[in-house]
Amino acid sequence: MNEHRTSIAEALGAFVESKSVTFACGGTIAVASSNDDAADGTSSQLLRPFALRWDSVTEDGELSKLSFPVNMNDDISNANLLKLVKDCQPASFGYKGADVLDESYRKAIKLDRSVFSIDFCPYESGIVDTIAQMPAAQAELYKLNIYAAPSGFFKAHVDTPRSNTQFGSLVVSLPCDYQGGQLIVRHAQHTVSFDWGASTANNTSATAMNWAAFYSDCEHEVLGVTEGYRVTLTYNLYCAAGSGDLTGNSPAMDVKLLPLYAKVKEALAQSDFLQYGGLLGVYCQHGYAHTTSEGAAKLPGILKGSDMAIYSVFKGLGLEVSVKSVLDILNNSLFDPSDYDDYMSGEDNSDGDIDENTETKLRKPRWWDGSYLKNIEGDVVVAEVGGYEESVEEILGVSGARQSDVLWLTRPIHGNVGMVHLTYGNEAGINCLYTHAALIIEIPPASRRTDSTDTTVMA
Ligand SMILES: O=C(O)CCC(=O)C(=O)O
Ligand SMILES: [Fe+2]
Repeated sequence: MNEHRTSIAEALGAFVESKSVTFACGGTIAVASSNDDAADGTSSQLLRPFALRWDSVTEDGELSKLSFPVNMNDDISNANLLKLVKDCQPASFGYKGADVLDESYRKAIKLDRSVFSIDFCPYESGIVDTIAQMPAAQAELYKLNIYAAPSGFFKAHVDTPRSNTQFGSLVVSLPCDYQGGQLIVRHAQHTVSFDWGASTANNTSATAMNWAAFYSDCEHEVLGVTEGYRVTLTYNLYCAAGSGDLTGNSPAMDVKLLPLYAKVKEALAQSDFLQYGGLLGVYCQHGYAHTTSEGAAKLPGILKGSDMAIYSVFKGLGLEVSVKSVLDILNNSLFDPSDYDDYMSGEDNSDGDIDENTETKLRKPRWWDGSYLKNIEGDVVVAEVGGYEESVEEILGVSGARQSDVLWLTRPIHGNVGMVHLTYGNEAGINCLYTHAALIIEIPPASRRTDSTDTTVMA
């Protein structure tokens, strides 16, 4: 086997198996301006404008209110923004268990959640549903922060976890024009930059809600704001008990920002990576009811967490991805693993009637010797309990089973199996075939790989 091909696949596999696939994610949701037609909430594309209200310390008893998006050309809007800035206090950070104020480390101002309210809700806008595809998530408002030009920033740090169930942080940047202030998130040797105010082409800071979420163990920093006010809400993300099947339809998520996107793109650009094309396989991390026809019909829509992220990244790069059921031969009592090599080479001498023409073409998967790839989109065969007797080969034959040469990036996750029940052999018993759900990606030959389709499709 070509060594380079193996090393790229191994690196990609290690990346997929690590949490790095989704150590950070983010997106952009455009917000209607207050004189926009869409401001009445009739457009599903735009978020309606919203307002921040706070206890003013500078003007006793006066109602303090700032509407978003902030219109820098409007005198009232500008005056309200400056009033907000005046009412904020210097933002501290945690250091060795104490709250520390040190402008050489963090230059920002803040409002505690007890003194403001805002009619923006990260649930309503779909952000929490998107994050919930990582683990099930609950977002709790923490602070409002302002990083102001010329020098608002926050040096590299890791957020202090506020409970055992906190798994990450969510930062939402409210629509208010600014430049600089990139949020840089790092995990292992990987870095993602959320650059919402930087270049003109990319400048959504004034008109959109930009957000980023990342795991608690990610180091992150806010680079210096060079112009304007970067107003953010921070939320703590907690694990929540089962949020159930998600639609998988997350318009707020930008797959290009997922760290895996760049890794896969890099691999595809190497002409000696699957030079002649082939199939990549990734075992799903989560369990699905993929062996029942109702369950299978919902895939890939209900993929969860990193499975959905991996699916979306490959789809986003214009590749064909499908969810397949992989028969776990080594864990199935119906197969004697010692027969496996013979079986695969077409020299099977057992009683089953194996179609030699098909089977001799079959080859072993690379990293794991027990897979039998079966199409899940067709019916998964569930033999009648107590019904007629069939051999495994007959049953698999009916479903168009085939063993393909798959380059597996990961190994199956122990326990994440679905079952196909069937009757087998001469006994009137019920046996189970264990299967794993896996993502199978068709990689075209290097000569037909275009740069990238640059779409941001989600399932
Ligand atoms: O505003 C941001 O982008 C991140 C702020 C931050 O890191 C924090 O508040 O801990
Ligand atoms: Fe932070």
